[in-house]
Amino acid sequence: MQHVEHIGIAVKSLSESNTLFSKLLGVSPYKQEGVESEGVLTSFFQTGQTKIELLEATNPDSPIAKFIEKKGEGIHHIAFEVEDIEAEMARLKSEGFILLNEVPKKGADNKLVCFLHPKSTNSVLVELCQTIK
Ligand SMILES: CC[C@@H](C(=O)O)C(=O)SCCNC(=O)CCNC(=O)[C@H](O)C(C)(C)COP(=O)(O)OP(=O)(O)OC[C@H]1O[C@@H](n2cnc3c(N)ncnc32)[C@H](O)[C@@H]1OP(=O)(O)O
Ligand SMILES: [Co+2]
Repeated sequence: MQHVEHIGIAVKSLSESNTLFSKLLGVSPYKQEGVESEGVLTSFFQTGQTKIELLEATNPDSPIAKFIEKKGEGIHHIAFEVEDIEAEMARLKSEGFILLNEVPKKGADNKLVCFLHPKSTNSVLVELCQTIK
């Protein structure tokens, strides 16, 4: 695994949180993107090598809607950049981690992604992401 690529934060209102995080970080989001398959609308802030990904649910079945209902707004996942996502998925599976998708899927911001179940990672939802070249 390489660096922390982004930290995902579940928010109720993307527009309100965009304003808050723009003040906090001193930069504006560089992009906003919907990912229909995940039921989310995202915005991204660059902070050094790492990004902050704000996530608003776009439907009640979205993982973000369920998370906010149970735990409220806050840190939802940590994403690590990987060079070869399929090799990393195979390595982690062989180490006993539970993959939430067996095939890499298209994420936001030009990435292929895979999630690990929080019950296998000390209750932290982990995302692997590989830049699509
Ligand atoms: C924009 C695309 C992409 C990117 O490119 O960056 C994204 O980041 S998309 C982000 C949203 N997508 C996902 O989160 C996909 C992966 N998540 C899932 O598959 C599910 O959310 C889940 C983790 C399997 C949980 O789903 P489910 O079992 O249906 O929900 P429950 O509410 O019943 O939770 C079960 C259990 O898991 C705990 N949980 C849920 N979410 C998290 C979390 N983010 N961090 C830590 N723990 C989490 C939840 O509290 C339950 O625990 P117990 O109560 O102890 O059973
Ligand atoms: Co993410």
